[in-house]
Amino acid sequence: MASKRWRMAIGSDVAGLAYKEMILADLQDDDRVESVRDLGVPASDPESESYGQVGIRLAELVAAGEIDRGVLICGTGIGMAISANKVPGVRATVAHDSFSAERSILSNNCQVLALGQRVIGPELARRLVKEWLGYEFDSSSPSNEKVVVITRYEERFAS
Ligand SMILES: O=C(CO)[C@H](O)COP(=O)(O)O
Repeated sequence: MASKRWRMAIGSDVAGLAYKEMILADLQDDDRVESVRDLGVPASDPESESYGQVGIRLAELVAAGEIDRGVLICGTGIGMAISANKVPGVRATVAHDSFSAERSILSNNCQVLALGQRVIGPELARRLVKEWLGYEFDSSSPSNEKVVVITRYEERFAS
């Protein structure tokens, strides 16, 4: 299990707002979390932004090294994952089962977990985030060279 304390952020669109509030509270209570930023959408104005705006904002914090990991929630998680993956250096995935959540770290070194509030129940969503925080990528593992293939490709387009 990981010993690191994570600097985190969480965000949602209107379709993921209820889970965002619930998981934010979990993260604030989790000893493994050093800090957690709420990137919206706000409950007071839930239609203010769509998933693309929130997902890209969170991913830019990851790319800038300001946070280690992020959780994004929309109806399916798909729009959030697509948005976050547009930011160079960021690896985001939807994972709605334990094994995929584990492998998203141990195989893929994903910094961002996307969940769908319209797809899975609240207790599974909470459990997946808790489990996901317990894994840490091993850069000496055989998976590293596979992730590096993606990083090298991205670097060809870096300005
Ligand atoms: O799930 C979503 C995007 O992947 C979003 O919460 C809803 O999108 P919509 O179906 O286009 O409203």
